[in-house]
Amino acid sequence: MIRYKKLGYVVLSVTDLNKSVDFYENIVGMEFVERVLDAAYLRCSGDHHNLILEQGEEPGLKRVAFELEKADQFQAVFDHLKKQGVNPVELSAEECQNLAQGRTLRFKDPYLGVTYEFYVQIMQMGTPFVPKKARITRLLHVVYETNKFDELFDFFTTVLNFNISDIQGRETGWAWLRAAGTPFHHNFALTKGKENKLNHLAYQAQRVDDVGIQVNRLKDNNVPILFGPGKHHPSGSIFLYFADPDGLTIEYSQGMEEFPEENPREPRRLEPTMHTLDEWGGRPKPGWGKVGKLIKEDLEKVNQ
Ligand SMILES: CC(C)c1ccc(C(=O)O)c(O)c1O
Ligand SMILES: [Fe+2]
Repeated sequence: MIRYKKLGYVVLSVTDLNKSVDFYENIVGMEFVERVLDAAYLRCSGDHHNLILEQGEEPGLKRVAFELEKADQFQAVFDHLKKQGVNPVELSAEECQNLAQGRTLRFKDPYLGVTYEFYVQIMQMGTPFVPKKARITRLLHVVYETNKFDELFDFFTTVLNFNISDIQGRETGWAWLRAAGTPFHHNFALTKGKENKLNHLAYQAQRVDDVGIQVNRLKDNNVPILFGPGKHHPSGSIFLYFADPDGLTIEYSQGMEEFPEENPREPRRLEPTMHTLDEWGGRPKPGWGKVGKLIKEDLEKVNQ
């Protein structure tokens, strides 16, 4: 069974790379690491990168990457995915080196065609990540809106070994999932919708103060606040959503429930009301979760 260390990084396509680098450094609070051609690498931990921004035609999500729990698990995970029929491709040593990662594989989910990457041994930087004014401590979760909710739910829970933390509703579906071996309430969530798209990405804020500080920083910099501050019932976190320069929705989340490895609580079936999403009674603005194409990468081009 696949076991994970963490949600490691995502690759976003952005329409103005310089503007987005400035935003993710100075508004989100990440550290710029390096720029290679049309891609910029940023981090919010000791890892070489936790975000890659690529210059593109339209804003969206290109890849979601998880670090496996142990390096010696890599081959067994590769074989498992192959057996499950998802056709993993292992990156060449040169490509792994370019990414500052150890062995790395990619595959697409069979329903939306999004690329996932599983890797081991990402380079640890020589200097610690030093958070900026409002402190973020990690990339926390990725959320999709999808009309393939049931299929993706099954794929993640059976083939990829994600645990269910909570489920909301039936017709209006929400599912919050955590990769086996990781403690946080969710590093991946799904909502039923008409379209298939990115809903949002979330970063963990260290303290409640950091959420409050961020409210003022967003106002001072004319960044649209899309929802919050508020309190999510499922994970118990304090949240704040705002728009990046392309309109992609970014969340600050503080105080999320953590599950123990032994005897975790059962998943709950939560009431499908707005109160479940925000205990403080807030409502999202119309731009919330609206921008973010799921961009299909060509895995044939890998290693060429
Ligand atoms: C409203 C959204 C999708 C939502 C709901 C609940 C949580 C949580 O419990 O942490 C989230 O992170 C969300 O983004
Ligand atoms: Fe979230």
